[in-house]
Amino acid sequence: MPIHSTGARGDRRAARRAQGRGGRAAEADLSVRERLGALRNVPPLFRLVWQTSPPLFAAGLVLRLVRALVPVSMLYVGKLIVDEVVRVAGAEPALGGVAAWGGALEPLAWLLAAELGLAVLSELLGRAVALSDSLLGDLFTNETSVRLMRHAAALDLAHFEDADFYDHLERARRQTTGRMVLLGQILGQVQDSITVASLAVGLAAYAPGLLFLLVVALVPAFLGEAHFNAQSYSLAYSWTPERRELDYLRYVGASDETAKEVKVFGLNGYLAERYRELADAYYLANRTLAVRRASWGAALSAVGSLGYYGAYAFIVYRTAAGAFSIGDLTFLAGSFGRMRGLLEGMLQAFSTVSGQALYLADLFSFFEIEPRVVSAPDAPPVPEPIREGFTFEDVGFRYPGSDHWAVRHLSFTLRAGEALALVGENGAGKTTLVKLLARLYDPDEGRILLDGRDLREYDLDSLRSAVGVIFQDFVRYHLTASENIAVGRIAERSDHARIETAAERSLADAVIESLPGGYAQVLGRRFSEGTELSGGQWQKVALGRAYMRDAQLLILDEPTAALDARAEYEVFERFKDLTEGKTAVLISHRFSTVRMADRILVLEAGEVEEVGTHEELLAAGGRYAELFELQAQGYR
Ligand SMILES: Nc1ncnc2c1ncn2[C@@H]1O[C@H](COP(=O)(O)OP(=O)(O)OP(=O)(O)O)[C@@H](O)[C@H]1O
Repeated sequence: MPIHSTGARGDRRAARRAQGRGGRAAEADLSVRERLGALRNVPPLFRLVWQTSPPLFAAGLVLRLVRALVPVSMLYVGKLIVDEVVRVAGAEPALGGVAAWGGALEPLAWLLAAELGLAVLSELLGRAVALSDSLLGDLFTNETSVRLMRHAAALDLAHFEDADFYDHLERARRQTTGRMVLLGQILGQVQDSITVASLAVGLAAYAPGLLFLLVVALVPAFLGEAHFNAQSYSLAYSWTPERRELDYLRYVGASDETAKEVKVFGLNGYLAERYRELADAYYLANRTLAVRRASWGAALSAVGSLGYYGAYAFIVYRTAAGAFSIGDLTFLAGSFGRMRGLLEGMLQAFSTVSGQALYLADLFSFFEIEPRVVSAPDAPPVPEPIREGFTFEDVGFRYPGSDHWAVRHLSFTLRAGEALALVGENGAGKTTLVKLLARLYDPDEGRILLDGRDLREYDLDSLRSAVGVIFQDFVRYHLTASENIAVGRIAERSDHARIETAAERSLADAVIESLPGGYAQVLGRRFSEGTELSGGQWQKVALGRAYMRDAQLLILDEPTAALDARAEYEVFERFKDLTEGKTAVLISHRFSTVRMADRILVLEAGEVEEVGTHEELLAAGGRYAELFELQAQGYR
């Protein structure tokens, strides 16, 4: 049964787009001046491409310049050929006989050879330009993608939790490919304008007024193109969220990570239908614009043709009246024909370029997004060893865009060298507290001190290096087992002894040794040589990252949730080792884990409710005692 959601969701989407048109898309509904203003994005593009490969860029430019002069040369040689043919055909062959006749043909042979030479040269230059463009295009795509990844990585976690940011990232990502087409068009423009100038010099000598006529006749087509380019941009812009949703649906519908659940819940039909519904709506919006564009384009270019044929008729009549030679007629007709094609192409390309330059703004403005969580200039490194620990002073934090405090009025000290467990119900704020400790976010209220100094005053890289967090939703890298542990401290990825020791401590060694490829075994199912692990096996591997990291502050968010009872017991046998001389934070819902900690902090709705040792909290008979009792009952 098809599942349609044209009801509430469809309405919401329509409302969003309408709002988009009134708001964001209105930004995209630009005046000609603003559109031309977008051309300021072109020089930075040139700079980027030049930086990608100066030799290839220069080669493309020089080849185009040479190629630009070929058409006028060919037309001129063509005119000489016709004039020569007319002259030779009109000459009396009688006196000199065959030899003289042959001699008379010699200049013609040279001219023909020159024409052929030019044709071959043009072809060769064309291919060389295409080759240098395509090589440069590939390099440019690689280079920009790497830059995009680097920049995205430097941004705040908050950015990644914001849908508008994803829309922006998506638009920027789409700009990493295909921008060379734009560059090719711009360089093609340069080439064409040189050709046009060279033809114009020739034509101006014969009929300057006609040149003017040609240019004027093409203006309506140009304006039409410019208008529709802006409309296309508006459309693409206002549909970014839906296009992202399409990509997402395609991913959910066919990916190794979702296949299992999609199958057992029979979601395929639902996902495909939802995809189709959205894709059809986008198609329809695009089609309407494409049809309008094609109809207007046809009408407006007819005006251009009118101008051209007016000029052509004029030349034909002037030749018939004896003002031009037959050779002149060939040259002029050829030049006008060529000129018309070139001008039309140039005007269109110009409007495409200015249209494309709008898209470029998406790429450049993405690079302009600045992270907010940054190091102060000349920030000192984190002390080593940490002496006092971390002190939360009335810390409050709201996730961006949320008016609900995830944590508030948090005041406590995480003492250097202690293992502190965080306990609390779902949504109590445990993970948020950890994110603040690792400076993935900065508090909105209060401050966090490290050895008496605000965390924000320390060098960020040094802080991140001093902190190791294994999140509950740790990443299952579809890389080798060895790399999966090495990500804990990627700079040490070649230190196999360190990786093996880490694996041994987290109990991942037995898992890895049983794999066909051992440490070199690719994990996960995404690649053909990959092997999938069980949830607990993955967790052991992820835990290996904590040992690999060997950080001053170690944070484990639900480190044993997926482990069986024996593995959990063994992990905690070694836990003391792991945290020896270190500060540790442990989040867990299992009280067998929690009681390993030196102290326990109980969070409730983002605030500290109780702090103490296991025994103290049990004796206090508060929430901890209640939760502990609830869990203990389950085992009786
Ligand atoms: N990225 C986010 N954006 C907005 N709100 C969030 C985000 N992450 C968490 N929250 C909200 O912040 C509050 C605290 O969440 P947090 O993840 O810290 O809870 P937790 O104690 O770790 O829960 P759990 O035991 O379920 O892991 C919750 O109300 C949650 O809805």
